[in-house]
Amino acid sequence: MRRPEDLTKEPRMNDQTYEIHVPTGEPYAVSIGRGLIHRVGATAAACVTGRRALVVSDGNVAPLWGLPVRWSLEGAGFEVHDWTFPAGEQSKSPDMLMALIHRAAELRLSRRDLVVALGGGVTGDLAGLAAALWCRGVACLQVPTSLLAMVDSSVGGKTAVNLPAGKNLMGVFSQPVAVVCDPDVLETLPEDEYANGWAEIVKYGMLDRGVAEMLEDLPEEDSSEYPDALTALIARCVEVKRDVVAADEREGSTRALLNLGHTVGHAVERVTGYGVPHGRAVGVGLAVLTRAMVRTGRAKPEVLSRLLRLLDRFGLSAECPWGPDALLEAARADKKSTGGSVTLVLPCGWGDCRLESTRFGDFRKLLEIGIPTDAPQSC
Ligand SMILES: NC(=O)c1ccc[n+]([C@@H]2O[C@H](COP(=O)([O-])OP(=O)(O)OC[C@H]3O[C@@H](n4cnc5c(N)ncnc54)[C@H](O)[C@@H]3O)[C@@H](O)[C@H]2O)c1
Ligand SMILES: O=C(O)C(=O)C[C@@H](O)[C@H](O)[C@H](O)COP(=O)(O)O
Ligand SMILES: [Zn+2]
Repeated sequence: MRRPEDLTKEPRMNDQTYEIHVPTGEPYAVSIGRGLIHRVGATAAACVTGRRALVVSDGNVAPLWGLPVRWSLEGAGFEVHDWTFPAGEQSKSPDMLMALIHRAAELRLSRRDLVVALGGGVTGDLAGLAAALWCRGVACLQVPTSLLAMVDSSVGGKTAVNLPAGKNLMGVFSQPVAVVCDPDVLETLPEDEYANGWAEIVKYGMLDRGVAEMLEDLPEEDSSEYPDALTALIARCVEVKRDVVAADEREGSTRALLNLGHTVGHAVERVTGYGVPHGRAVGVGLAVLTRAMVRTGRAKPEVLSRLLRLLDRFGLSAECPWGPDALLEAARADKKSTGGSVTLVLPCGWGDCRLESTRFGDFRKLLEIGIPTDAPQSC
């Protein structure tokens, strides 16, 4: 593994850069390419008229990637300030949100200035929400540093913090002004964290067969051995998300497909006090629901075996040691629960997932059927 100091000294540009246009109400571009971390300043300068930037990152990412981003912003004429918070899901809280808002107030950040979210999904969701609230909205540039944030959370404009009542309950839709994604930054991502990103990529594979095929075609080696294929895969996931978000920006209907695996996943996060991280929990959610679909005859056995192969390959567990009652109780807090029903995303096949409003009683039955008992990895 190359050290982050080496990466800061040696900008490595590559021809394989993807520019993906997201045609939301306020459109923006997602740039994906190796070496782009050194271009954050140029992108920022093109997005805002002010020249002050508040870089938000957690205590792991700031010492690794704060400097190259600062230098790039300063090179583009920005006065750079930063704000660092303790890493982890527990920081996606109203208290941390207020602490960040106070930092913006202390700096008197203006509406012409910029918030830069440099980090994983926690940073993106927290900084995105603070930027949307401060002065009724300042620009937010997303610079994702985890695989999960690159393929999913940095794009689409969902921002939120968690409440004791449930996950992501306080938030707004607010699109970033741009997303700059440099896969070389993953060189410092701890091995264990990749699985969270792979889980969301498997989700995109179930929604889009092209993603599934790219995932299966990846070489067996460590992902650092195939940076260009990984960059292409990130770009493909972003295109799939772009298409879903463009069709239904504020989740009136079909955007809920991106919640595949999430009703159970969020419940798993909740019952474990966020001890199981988001991506891994989504992996469990995918397995539980797909198993239930196969066991009720609504999907072919191959749909599950293909999923289990991928989960296993990318270090994700298909086991669910939590019972239906606990998960059902936690799922009642889900935003997609209304009255006695919850809207589920049902994986009928790869590339064939459907939204279905499901009574809690029927959801409980699906959980009973889908949670493995004696033979966790089998149909
Ligand atoms: N807004 C959305 O559309 C959306 C989509 C998916 C997930 N999410 C949210 O994203 C969060 C999960 O994101 P996550 O998995 O990135 O978690 P995270 O932000 O906590 O990052 C995971 C860990 O990796 C570290 N890290 C990140 N990049 C690094 C790097 N390059 N080098 C070294 N360490 C690095 C972080 O410090 C942290 O410890 C959840 O809160 C989830 O709800 C939001
Ligand atoms: O962007 C979306 O829409 C998603 O659903 C992406 C999910 O991966 C993500 O975890 C999202 O935050 C879940 O949204 P929520 O509305 O269920 O909180
Ligand atoms: Zn997710």
